[in-house]
Amino acid sequence: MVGNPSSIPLVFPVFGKGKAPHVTAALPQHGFARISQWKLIESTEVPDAIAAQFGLDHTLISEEYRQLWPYEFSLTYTVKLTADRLETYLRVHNVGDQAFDFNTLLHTYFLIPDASKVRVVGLSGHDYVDKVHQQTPKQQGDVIIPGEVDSVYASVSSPSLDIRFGQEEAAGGVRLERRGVEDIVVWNPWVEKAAGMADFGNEEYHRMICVEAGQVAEFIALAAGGSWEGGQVLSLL
Ligand SMILES: O=P(O)(O)OC[C@H]1O[C@H](O)[C@H](O)[C@@H](O)[C@@H]1O
Repeated sequence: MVGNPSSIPLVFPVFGKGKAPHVTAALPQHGFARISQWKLIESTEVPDAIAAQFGLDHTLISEEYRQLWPYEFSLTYTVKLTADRLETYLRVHNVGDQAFDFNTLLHTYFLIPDASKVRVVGLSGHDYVDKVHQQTPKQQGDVIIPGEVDSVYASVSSPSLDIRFGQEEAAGGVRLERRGVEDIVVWNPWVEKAAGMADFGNEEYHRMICVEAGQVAEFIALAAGGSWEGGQVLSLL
C-alpha cells in the first residue's frame, strides 16, 4: 500500500521527486522503499506489547531500482505496539564500499474525525516551505487544514507535536515525538488533488492528516560502512 488512513509508507531514498543531477532523479516519487517487498526479520509478543522487525536491502529491490540507485544498503524497520503507543524506527546501513546520501520520512497517515477541526500544536513561530502556494512564511499559531496543505518544517526545535482532533481537551489526539529526525511535513490533499489520486478515495481527505517525521530538507550522507537511525513515538493524548 502506498498510503491510506492509517498507514506509514516509508519514504527512502528520496523525498518527492529527485532532481537532476542527483542520482535519485529517475526514481519514483518518494523512492522505492514503500513499493518494494520487505521481509519479516522477527516478531515478538510479550504481555501487552508486540514488536516486529522488517528488512529491505539491495538484493530485495527490483533490478530496475538497483540500476537507478546502485548502492548496497540494508534497511531495518522496527515497529513496537502497545495499547496506547506505537514506536517506529528506521535504521539505514551502508553495507557497500561507496558512500551514498538519502532522505527518509515516516509518511504517517492519521485517521481523524474531522480535518476541518484538527490542529497540529508545536510548530508556531517556525519558518516553513508552503509547497501549495510556493511561499516560505512563518507559522502563526497551530497548523490547521483550511484547504490543500503541503508544508515542510525543517529542523523543528520542539521535540514533540500534538495532533489534536478538536479545540476541546476531550476531543483527544496523538502526540508525535521525534527520535533522531529533524523535519516535519504536514499534508492534506483536499478536494481536487484527492480526486486526481488513484489510491486515495475522493472523500478521504475529510478524515485524514499526514504529519510526517523525517529528514527531507537536506540529504543525509552515509559513508561506506556507516549507519543512521531515526524514528518516532506516537502516543494517545
Ligand atoms: O501521492 P504520494 O506520492 O503518496 O505523495 C503524497 C504527498 O507526500 C508528501 O506529503 C509530500 O509533501 C506531498 O507533496 C505529496 O503529495
